[in-house]
Amino acid sequence: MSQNSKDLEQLRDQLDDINMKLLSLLSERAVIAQEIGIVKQKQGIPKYDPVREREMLEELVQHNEGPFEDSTVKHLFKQIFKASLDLQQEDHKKILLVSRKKQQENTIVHVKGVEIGGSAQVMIAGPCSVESYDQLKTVGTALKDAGIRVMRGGAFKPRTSPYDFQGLGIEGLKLLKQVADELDMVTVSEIVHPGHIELAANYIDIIQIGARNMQNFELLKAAGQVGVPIVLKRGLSATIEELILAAEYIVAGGNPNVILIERGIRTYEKWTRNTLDISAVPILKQETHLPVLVDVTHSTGRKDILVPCAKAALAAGADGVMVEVHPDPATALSDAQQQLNIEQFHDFWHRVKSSGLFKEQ
Ligand SMILES: O=C(O)C(=O)C[C@]1(C(=O)O)C=C[C@@H](O)C=C1
Repeated sequence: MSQNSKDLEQLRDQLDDINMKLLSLLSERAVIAQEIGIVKQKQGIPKYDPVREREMLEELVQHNEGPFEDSTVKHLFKQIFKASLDLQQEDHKKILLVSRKKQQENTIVHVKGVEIGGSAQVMIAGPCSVESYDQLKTVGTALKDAGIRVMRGGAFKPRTSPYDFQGLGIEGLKLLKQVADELDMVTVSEIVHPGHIELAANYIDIIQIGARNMQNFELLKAAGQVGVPIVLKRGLSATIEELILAAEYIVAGGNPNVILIERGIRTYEKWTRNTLDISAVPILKQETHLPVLVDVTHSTGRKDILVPCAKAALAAGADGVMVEVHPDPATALSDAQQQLNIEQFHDFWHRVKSSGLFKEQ
């Protein structure tokens, strides 16, 4: 072995030693940063502290004797601060009740013999709005005959325009209960006011918190205190993290039965009403233990692509699909354009089932 390569080896050995020392010091530092993170969490202080970071950088630069440039020292330590911050936030994420890290196994919501989030998938169908007993009974009977037990129907309708049909309110919930009792079905309906949550639990089996109310924190807190499952729709412009944190409000409030729904987000695309974010499905399944559904009607706003979108949702791991069905969509008081009539629904349901992607109860 030449003298040169011997030197190289020795020098590399020295670096290996230093690497180990640096690693040990970095790990020691990381543990302290984690402890700081816990203290900050308890005191409600933001994790990121740019002032503290600047002070540390100034001190380091003052003591820098080279050969690294000040800018290089700053850059290296900024990376360390960033990694520490990530660790603090990661620790916080770990303690989310809805997180997969907190609970490995899937949450399965049981309602009147229907399982949501279990080994089978669920189809939820029904009109956008509850309009009359006859309308509900007609749809309910068709769904029941098709083997579907979960029916949706809006009674409180948060509409963009104050002049649009606002729903039948409590009267609509009563109609849902009447038809559900007659047909032995499970009902889903949206509630928009925290004061209505408890009352709604007397009439419907699953309370929906709609996209426009996903971050209505008082509503989420009220939903946490009721013994009825909640389906929580992703907000129009909500990130996946915001949806997860909204669900956390409900679970932290004491209600573990939360179902998430991807219903499309607002983008620049105009050929669909919203953009179906199919990637949200596997991400939500990975990050949380909650059931995840896809509302194909609201995400697309068009009837001609419901089958491929439902298939995509199921293939991506969704626990079910939600779709709007009305006996006579042309006369519907809301969403007339996008609801399927019963014949179209049968065709949709047949094509989804025969794709082999839908695992039945
Ligand atoms: O000193 C703190 O407050 C910390 O949270 C520790 C620490 C660091 O790693 O030094 C991490 C993140 C903050 O932005 C500032 C500093």
